[in-house]
Amino acid sequence: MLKIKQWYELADIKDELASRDWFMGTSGNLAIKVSDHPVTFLVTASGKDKKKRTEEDFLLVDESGNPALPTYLKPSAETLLHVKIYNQTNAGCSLHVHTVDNNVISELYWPQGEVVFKGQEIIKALGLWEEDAEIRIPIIDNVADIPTLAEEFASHLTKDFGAVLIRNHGITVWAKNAFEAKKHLEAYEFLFSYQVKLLALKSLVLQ
Ligand SMILES: CSCCC(=O)C(=O)COP(=O)(O)O
Ligand SMILES: [Zn+2]
Repeated sequence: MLKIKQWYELADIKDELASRDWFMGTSGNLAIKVSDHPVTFLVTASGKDKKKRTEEDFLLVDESGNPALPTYLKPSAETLLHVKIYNQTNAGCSLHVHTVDNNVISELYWPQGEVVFKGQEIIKALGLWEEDAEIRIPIIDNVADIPTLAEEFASHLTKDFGAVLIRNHGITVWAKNAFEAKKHLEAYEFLFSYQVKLLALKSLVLQ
């Protein structure tokens, strides 16, 4: 397809997340909105090595997640989650990555159905500047049926930015544009990494 500015924006984010090794085993998918009426967005092609930059990394899909232009590329297997985001919020970009830290946190806090962070300076990167600001990230079950997963995911799309952890799978973050979505993803991963290290060190000290 003819490359548009959103293509380059998403490709740059993909390269940056790849440099952090956040696309292990071809996992992860990324999307960026291209138009509102009708909704169209670029999404990563399924099953690709997302560490490589190629001419076939993304395809344009419609509001149902079907290719909007003739292509042999298959949209991400998790396109339906991005479909829900662009149909239910005003987000402009959505990012999904699997990391060891987000998987560990999702498993540890699964019984509570959410993980809550408070008293961390990095929370300001999520746009919360109050001293006692807290951030709650819901955790949903990793059901194999994507339409069912997408329905559960969609019940947490109450704001134009946010994040949902999928148990032992990964995180999906959405925000108004690519810059904000990447910033939020980095802040969440910082919090997860901090918490994993803190709990591990505490368990050593308390032994
Ligand atoms: C190998 S990871 C399993 C599928 C997945 O969870 C994922 O994020 C990548 O799937 P895609 O179809 O977007 O490549
Ligand atoms: Zn995934």
